[in-house]
Amino acid sequence: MTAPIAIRRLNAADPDFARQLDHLLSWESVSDGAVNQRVLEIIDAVRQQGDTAVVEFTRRFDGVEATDISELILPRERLELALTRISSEQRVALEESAERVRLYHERQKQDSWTYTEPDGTVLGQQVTPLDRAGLYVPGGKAAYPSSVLMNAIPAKVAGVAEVVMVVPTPRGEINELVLAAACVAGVDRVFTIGGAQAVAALAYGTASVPRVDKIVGPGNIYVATAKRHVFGQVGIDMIAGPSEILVVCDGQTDPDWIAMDLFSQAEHDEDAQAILVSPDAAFLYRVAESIAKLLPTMERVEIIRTSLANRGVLIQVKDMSQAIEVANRIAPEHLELSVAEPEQWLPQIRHAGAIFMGRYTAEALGDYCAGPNHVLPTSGTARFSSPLGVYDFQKRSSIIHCSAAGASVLGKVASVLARGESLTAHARSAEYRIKQ
Ligand SMILES: NC(=O)c1ccc[n+]([C@@H]2O[C@H](COP(=O)([O-])OP(=O)(O)OC[C@H]3O[C@@H](n4cnc5c(N)ncnc54)[C@H](O)[C@@H]3O)[C@@H](O)[C@H]2O)c1
Ligand SMILES: N[C@H](CO)Cc1c[nH]c[nH+]1
Ligand SMILES: [Zn+2]
Repeated sequence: MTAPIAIRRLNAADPDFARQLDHLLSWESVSDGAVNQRVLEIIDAVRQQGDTAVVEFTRRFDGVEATDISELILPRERLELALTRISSEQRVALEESAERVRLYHERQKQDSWTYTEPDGTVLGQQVTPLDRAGLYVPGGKAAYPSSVLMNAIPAKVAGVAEVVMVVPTPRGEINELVLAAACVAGVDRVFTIGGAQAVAALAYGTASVPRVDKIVGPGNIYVATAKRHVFGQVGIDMIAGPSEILVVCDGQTDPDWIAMDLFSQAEHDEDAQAILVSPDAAFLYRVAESIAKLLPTMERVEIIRTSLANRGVLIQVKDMSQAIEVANRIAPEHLELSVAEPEQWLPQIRHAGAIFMGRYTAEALGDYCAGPNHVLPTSGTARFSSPLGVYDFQKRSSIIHCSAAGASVLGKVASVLARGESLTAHARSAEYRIKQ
């Protein structure tokens, strides 16, 4: 007999609604002093002792019996072997997902551009891929082959020359589907290491782990804290927190579908957040009943229960406009518009990592195979950031090619501004190019 589930209810008409909602949304990502201290110690040890520290932390935190870093390196041939070890059904699904993700991301590729001014001066931007990217694939509580595809494919589409993946293998248990996904996505090298030690190794390099230019991919609090600390030494994509889903429903979708959509993100993590917003009070009750009915049937029942009890909420609003207002305020990672005409509301959505339109578009389809990336901004950061994409693996250099006539015109402007800043060398350098 499993314990009943208590899921919070809020009403947007309540004068205290904003304060209660803010309290529920707050998630202190990397502010834990003890975690911070431990991560700093791990990073320092990896910088000082390189591979030796990486092996030691992998033994300690992942329970892997390795004595040398060579035991934690998987060559490309091992990835190819994994592809032969999975079922043909799994292989077909991986390949189909990879193809859809690739097609979607091809459209994000930015090209170099230039334009020529009347005096012959050429201005533009040269877009180049990163030389080497590091992919963090989480592996502590669950294995994520889909995250391998979502991280590696945009890097390859951008033209990154070398893609290095790290993934922890608790107790040395290798997940063949993860390695097969790495093979399909074109990952070049895999290290079976995780946590802050893997992030530090990628950021600073060791004798065996190559230093990368950017580290991407989600992870737990140790990974997120480490990424924050190494930022500047390397680029990072974002600090991803626990998964989130916000469903806005007009009350006409099957309540079992909505309950399962909420479970789909709650099952990731005890800290994951699942929220339902509806103007239909009776519907919120029906979903609560579905939750109670379906929860005992779930494999990850305890994780879902904890997530829903601590951070889940059913919110009653006055109408659909208010539902959209609440969604914008939350700026969720995933927003499901489970309503009759989602296009009608789309222009009003200002902040969301990904928007799932209509009753048939379960968020889970986006997690695995629709095409868009599943690495998305969390914890309200969709207010200012975007899904992981090809653009995260490309950078831009400005191009300036002055004609003699152009340099003469610009030289006069630069000279005046440089002398205004008392930077005489700048002024004289520009003035040399002025035609007398
Ligand atoms: N946003 C996304 O796209 C996305 C996708 C998949 C997973 N996720 C999230 O990523 C997270 C994955 O977390 P996870 O724990 O399963 O895997 P993880 O790989 O992020 O973390 C495992 C590592 O944490 C380190 N660690 C664990 N306990 C430690 C301790 N006490 N001290 C020092 N280091 C320690 C270990 O080195 C271990 O290798 C979850 O929160 C999940 O929701 C997000
Ligand atoms: N929903 C996760 C991102 O928040 C991604 C994922 C991977 N596997 C299943 N789901
Ligand atoms: Zn998911």
